[in-house]
Amino acid sequence: MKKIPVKETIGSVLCHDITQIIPGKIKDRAFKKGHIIKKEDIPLLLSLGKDHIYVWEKKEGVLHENEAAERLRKLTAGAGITFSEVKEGKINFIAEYDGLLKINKELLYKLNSIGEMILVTLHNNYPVRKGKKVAGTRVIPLVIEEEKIKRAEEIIGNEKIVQVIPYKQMKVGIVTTGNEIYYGRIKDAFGAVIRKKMEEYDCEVLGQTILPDDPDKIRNAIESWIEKGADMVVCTGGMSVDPDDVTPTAIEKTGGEIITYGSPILPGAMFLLAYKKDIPILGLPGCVMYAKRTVFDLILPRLLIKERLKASDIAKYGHGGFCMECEVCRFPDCTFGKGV
Ligand SMILES: Nc1nc2c(c(=O)[nH]1)N[C@H]1C(S)=C(S)[C@@H](COP(=O)(O)OP(=O)(O)OC[C@H]3O[C@@H](n4cnc5c(N)ncnc54)[C@H](O)[C@@H]3O)O[C@H]1N2
Ligand code: MOO
Repeated sequence: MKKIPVKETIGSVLCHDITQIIPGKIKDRAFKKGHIIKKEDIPLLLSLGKDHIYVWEKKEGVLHENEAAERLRKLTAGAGITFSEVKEGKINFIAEYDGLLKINKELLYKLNSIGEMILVTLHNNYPVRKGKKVAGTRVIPLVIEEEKIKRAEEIIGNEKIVQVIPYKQMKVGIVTTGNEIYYGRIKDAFGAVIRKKMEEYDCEVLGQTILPDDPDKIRNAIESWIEKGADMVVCTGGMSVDPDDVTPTAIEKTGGEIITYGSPILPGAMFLLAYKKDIPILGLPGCVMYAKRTVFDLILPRLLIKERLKASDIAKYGHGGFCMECEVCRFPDCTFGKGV
């Protein structure tokens, strides 16, 4: 690459794109990398403030920004990602389908510590829709030593940093508990909320059992949904500390492995997660019925990609697990649950 006065560039090959910006009107590429400069281009180049131009001299061991960006794309993007065209050393990563965004945060940090190249992402565990821009990579200088890209390739190896995992369309059984609902003192309001949230993910609700606060009946109902083919059982009510709150006891009685009772998420403190073999059994606290977004919205997409959650996965939610309760909810485009 060498710098020459614009008037002497006729016939030379541009080594980078040149952008024209007219505030409020245009931000676009006026000249493309690789363009051979013609006499009639000179006035526009001068009007864009280019008195001198870098023209391309290909050198061994040095990569143009676009070539380097392509290498980074191949290195870091995993399943479920499509791409924008490479432009000015930059490529956007776009979700190919609805799914859960997974970011390898450790490798992301290592890559960005090398210098002269960046990969920037949305948060790990972001539920994304098809077409959502999820990340961007860019090479900072116009040309970069190939050695730096090779270093990135060594560090990352065959791991990927950004991927979108598709949801499994699960069958769900609901067990709603509470004497007040069972005996018709009040009308059930929980079932409709769960159905709506399951619909967001194209899951099928097999049915809903409404029961009094009786641990044996609740346990039987959970087991019965599993026998009928449920991939997940969702229990509502009786999750707190009153004498009539027996749902956690009932879930324990199924012999399932209790991962957590309690979560550092507000709303959602009284949440319970257990697994019977690989079938998640959830105990949802009352807040899921009335709050716009809760623990359920954070955990459900992870269960729908068949992630086996551990107590430590839940414990990490403390950082960022505090809902701002905005008047107009924009979840998932907010900070709720993004600290993990
Ligand atoms: N001493 C403490 N009390 C409570 C705590 C606590 O930590 N210490 N946590 C609070 C939190 S946080 C929540 S959330 C609730 C959890 O409530 P439960 O899941 O046990 O819900 P219930 O007690 O069964 O009911 C609460 C409320 O909601 C009505 N309800 C329940 N299910 C339905 C339904 N299917 N349809 C309509 N309405 C329903 C119920 O009648 C009650 O009014 O605990 C706090 N307490
Ligand atoms: O579990 Mo409560 O739901 O924190 O609101």
